[in-house]
Amino acid sequence: MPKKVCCIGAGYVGGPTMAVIAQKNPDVKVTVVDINEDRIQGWNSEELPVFEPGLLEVVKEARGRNLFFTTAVEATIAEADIIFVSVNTPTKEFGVGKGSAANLMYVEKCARTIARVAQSNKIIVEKSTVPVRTAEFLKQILHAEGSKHQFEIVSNPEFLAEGTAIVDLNNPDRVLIGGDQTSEGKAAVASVSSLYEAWVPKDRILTTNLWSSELSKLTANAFLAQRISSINSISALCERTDADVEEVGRAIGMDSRIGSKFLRSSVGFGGSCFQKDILNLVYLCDFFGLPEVADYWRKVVEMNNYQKRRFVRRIMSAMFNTVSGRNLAIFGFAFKKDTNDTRESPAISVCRDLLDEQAVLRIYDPRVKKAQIYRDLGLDPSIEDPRVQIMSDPYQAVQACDAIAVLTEWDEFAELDYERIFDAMRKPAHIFDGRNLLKPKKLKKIGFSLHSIGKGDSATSLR
Ligand SMILES: NC(=O)C1=CN([C@@H]2O[C@H](COP(=O)(O)OP(=O)(O)OC[C@H]3O[C@@H](n4cnc5c(N)ncnc54)[C@H](O)[C@@H]3O)[C@@H](O)[C@H]2O)C=CC1
Ligand SMILES: O=C(O)[C@H]1O[C@H](OP(=O)(O)OP(=O)(O)OC[C@H]2O[C@@H](n3ccc(=O)[nH]c3=O)[C@H](O)[C@@H]2O)[C@H](O)[C@@H](O)[C@@H]1O
Repeated sequence: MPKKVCCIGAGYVGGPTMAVIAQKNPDVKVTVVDINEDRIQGWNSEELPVFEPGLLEVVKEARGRNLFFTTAVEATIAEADIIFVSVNTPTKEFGVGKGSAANLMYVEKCARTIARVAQSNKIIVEKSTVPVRTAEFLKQILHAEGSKHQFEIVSNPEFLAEGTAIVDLNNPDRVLIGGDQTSEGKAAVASVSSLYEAWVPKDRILTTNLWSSELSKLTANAFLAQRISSINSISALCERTDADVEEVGRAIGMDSRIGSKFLRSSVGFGGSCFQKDILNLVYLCDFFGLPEVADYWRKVVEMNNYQKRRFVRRIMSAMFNTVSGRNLAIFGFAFKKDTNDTRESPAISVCRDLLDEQAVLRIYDPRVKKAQIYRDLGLDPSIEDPRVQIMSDPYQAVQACDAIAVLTEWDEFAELDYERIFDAMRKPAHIFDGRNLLKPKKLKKIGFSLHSIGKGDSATSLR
């Protein structure tokens, strides 16, 4: 069993994943390193940089015992047996592959640092989501640095979802570990596997070759996102025909070949990975000379963009194409509930489009900070913008509003006193439920004009 683990990158994946590995392996010293001092300070405090239900308890149990967070990147790498690379791999914003390829500069930097400071053989684990064949690229980089030590590369993609990270880590559907089919490669895979065997049943630890493992991660995200785009495409047809997308989703989901999960129609999927990983897949298909395959997957992202634009168009048309100067309450800014993460949140593009229409936005999210919302909307957080008011209370947000747009499915939005909200709003009082969270019958009875995703405006079924 390896005694020292280092994880480079204390983000949404590195932090929670290593906290659970440390909790379950008290004999292994796990150190998470990052160049971002604020993040490391956060991980060493009571207010973790990542909001995730149950995470603080896990961190508190292991922190200082066998879990450490530090900016001492090189020293930690030097002493580790296994090094997880869990840095960001965003979409490239320049040069070849701009707008679709993954930017591997952070991963490459890690590899060069490892090769430079290593004083013993290392197992390097790709925890970041990377394009298929990245291990080959890493081997070249490591070799080019001329180290006298051996490096074994293992692919161990992460499948946790934000908001449920601890549940997902505690009880994963599978842990995927890919490695070289040599005896050294197999030993490295076994070593990484031993960390998970502390709590994951062996039959859920799947080992494959390196390339299958790398490609499975992109494929899993592409399939998940494809389901959402598929049901969202049907939601548009439901709105024209008075079919109800929730009823359709339930009907098709009961077919065990289709399955019931990931069929919730919404204002669009967000998060740091679905779009970037599909675009990466699209780039790879083009790169490997498969333009038809690239086009097929590109449509999943295009459908998502269409869904976000369509939501704003529906607001505009219900409000007679004029929201200029009118107050709109925005309920939720995070890309999903139970996270403070706003990366690629559909709320960003919806709010930007509404601002283009000169609406005044009164935004409430229980976990996202004002500065983050301002930055996401391209505003300077130090200058108050009267068009974007960040509220600390949903009842305050709706005062004198013409409409509410529900953009994140926070549980608390379903529990609010909508009679009180109705009284505080201007009439006609619209609600655009981008998550199908609210109860149509009840709201319509109060007097709201309710517009749900994938339901004609007269539909009240299911609840
Ligand atoms: N966010 C998620 O739910 C999931 C993300 N992933 C993948 O995991 C990877 C990481 O994602 P997140 O944790 O969300 O990213 P993140 O942006 O939250 O964290 C990455 C961290 O790496 C640090 N970093 C970058 N270069 C560094 C270097 N050279 N030395 C030390 N630290 C460095 C950054 O400062 C940052 O704190 C990505 O490839 C992502 O696609 C995979 C599964 C789930
Ligand atoms: O690679 C990653 O980053 C991760 O991406 C997703 O996890 P995450 O983005 O955190 O959250 P999801 O629960 O997948 O939700 C993504 C988006 O899809 C939306 N969604 C999800 C499900 C659904 O039925 N409908 C729907 O609109 C969510 O609201 C959210 O905006 C995958 O679920 C994880 O397995 C994967 O590890």
